[in-house]
Amino acid sequence: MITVEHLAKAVGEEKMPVLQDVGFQLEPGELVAVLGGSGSGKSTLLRCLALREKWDRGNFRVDGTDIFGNVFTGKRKIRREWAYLEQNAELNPNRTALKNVLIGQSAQTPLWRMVTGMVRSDDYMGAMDELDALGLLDKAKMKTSQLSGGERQRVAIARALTHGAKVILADEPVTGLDPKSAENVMETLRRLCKETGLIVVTVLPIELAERFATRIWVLEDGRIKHDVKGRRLTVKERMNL
Ligand SMILES: Nc1ncnc2c1ncn2[C@@H]1O[C@H](COP(=O)(O)OP(=O)(O)OP(=O)(O)O)[C@@H](O)[C@H]1O
Repeated sequence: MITVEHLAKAVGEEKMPVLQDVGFQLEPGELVAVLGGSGSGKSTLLRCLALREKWDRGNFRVDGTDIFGNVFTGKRKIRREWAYLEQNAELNPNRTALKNVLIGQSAQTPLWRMVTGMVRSDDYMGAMDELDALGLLDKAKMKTSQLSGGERQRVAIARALTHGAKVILADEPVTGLDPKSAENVMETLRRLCKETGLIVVTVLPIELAERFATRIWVLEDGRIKHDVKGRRLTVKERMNL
């Protein structure tokens, strides 16, 4: 269970408020789509949750751990167990899909492994399992530069899962993908949430949000204006989108 209370963030010299009194609880298996007009604070919210931005104010608890109360264990928990996926997955184009999954991101991988590229056999099997689950087994030995955008995004998801991600924060993970690939990525995330209890919070276009999300947040002026579960948005709720 994730609990956020009174999250606030202001930016720039004039301290312009970008997030104001944001609060919510999240349960395992939820797939949350974050919607809102340009500048409403969607990316900032994801970056704050990933601890890539400092919070000005707010409480943050994950599975009973007070993230800011336990300076060391709290932040480490987020860095180890949460993955932040940017729009264009940060993969090494010259390495195979499998190597990208195994080596992981610097926050999750010991330095010696990044330098030597050495892996344990159970890690290898784990990575192959994740690639298989994401329909990428036949692409495991291909360089990621040869994969499509949707396949690369799924490699990034496989990498996050192999490294134990319980929460994936994804900023526009399907932007730029063709409709079939976008559906494919979303179907994969939806299935993982249902089967494994993974939590996903992601910025999505409204059409995909209404098809795949279990919950929709509409942000306006840095606040969650609407928090909708298990149904489409009403005309009023989608008014400023
Ligand atoms: N570091 C920063 N310095 C100055 N302004 C910032 C900074 N970070 C965000 N902002 C401003 O905060 C507001 C919210 O930004 P954010 O990127 O979170 O919005 P968004 O909803 O993701 O927008 P978009 O849909 O256009 O990507 C914007 O007006 C943006 O210009």
